[in-house]
Amino acid sequence: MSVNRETALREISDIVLPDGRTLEKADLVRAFSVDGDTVRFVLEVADAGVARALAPVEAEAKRRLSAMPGVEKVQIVMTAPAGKPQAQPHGHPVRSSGAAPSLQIGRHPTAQAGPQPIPGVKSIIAIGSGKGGVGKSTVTSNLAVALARAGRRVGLLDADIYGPSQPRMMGVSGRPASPDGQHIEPLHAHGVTVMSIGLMLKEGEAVVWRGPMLMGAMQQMLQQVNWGELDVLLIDLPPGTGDVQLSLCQKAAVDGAIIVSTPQDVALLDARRAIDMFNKLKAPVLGLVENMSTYVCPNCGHEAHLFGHGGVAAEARDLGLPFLGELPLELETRLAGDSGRPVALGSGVTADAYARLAQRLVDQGLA
Ligand SMILES: Nc1ncnc2c1ncn2[C@@H]1O[C@H](COP(=O)(O)OP(=O)(O)OP(=O)(O)O)[C@@H](O)[C@H]1O
Repeated sequence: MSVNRETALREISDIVLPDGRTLEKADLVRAFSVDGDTVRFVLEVADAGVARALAPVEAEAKRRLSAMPGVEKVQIVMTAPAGKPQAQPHGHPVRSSGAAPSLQIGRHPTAQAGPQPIPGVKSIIAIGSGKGGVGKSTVTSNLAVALARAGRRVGLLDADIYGPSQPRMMGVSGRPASPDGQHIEPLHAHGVTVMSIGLMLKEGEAVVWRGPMLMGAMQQMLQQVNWGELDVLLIDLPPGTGDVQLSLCQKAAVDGAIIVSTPQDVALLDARRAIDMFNKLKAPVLGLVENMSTYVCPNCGHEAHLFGHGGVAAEARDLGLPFLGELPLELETRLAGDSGRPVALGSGVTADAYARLAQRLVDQGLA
């Protein structure tokens, strides 16, 4: 049986460097992988001098990993990063000053011992769905705005790598600055601190990352964005049960997940899978939201249920989860989303529904 990647990573995390920091603290391990009986990783060092000084660390890592059951081969490569970082007097690499801000999103993840809180962020809530197009991003942007209106300090991370829609829905554009090449300055709209992976990509650029690159990108969005002091960070996930969800729950201490679904059977079936995934990842499911539940004809007032009605409430009952509320299907919500001014900024039935949802999270101490 092959060794578990996290266990192997933990095994070397407390090796002490010549400067007194641990390997984990120094954040030098890149592309750590377990492939059958082989463990591989890169030790990223500043220059040849540092590489020589770290030879005993490399040897100790090799010794510890080789001693683990299931490990036959250990391959460690030392590399210096591109961009010629200079050594500070105490030996830590720094970026050369005056260099253009060039933080690239998408890289291999760095070593990390389990899910971490984000400094300054009190609560992290993921918004997920099983099926695409059910309104998860719409609910996230409106909930963010409703929470901000309730006086909370709110962040919104658009982690929908395959279809980032928050820049449009929140009305933000432009590439966020990274003055030090290490951290990203998020944008601000409607009282919400916003960051989207879409803002870091060139327009029309498709993301073709696989697991490790996605994990690295998620880690960067969580830890290298200057989120500041927040009561809650909402994370808009891609639909489904894939690498981004897995990365998020492995990298960040998620306080809870909200599942958005339409009442349609097929959407509910996928929602069940999403709930099962969050259960397996040990992220508490806070409840279900029914989106697109009723449609009231603006001309005659007739109420129709295009995707069915009440299915999500029934599903929540069956699963013993809270039903957090229902949101109508209406033109105003779509137009507001397209114009970058979420409908929850205004007044009316839908804005009230979002205000209630926001208040519920506040009352539960989650936002
Ligand atoms: N309650 C609603 N009433 C009217 N239109 C809505 C409603 N909810 C969402 N929409 C519209 O449906 C479309 C899909 O919504 P959205 O992008 O929020 O879904 P999603 O689940 O995040 O999709 P994706 O799978 O792309 O992540 C958008 O055009 C949005 O404006």
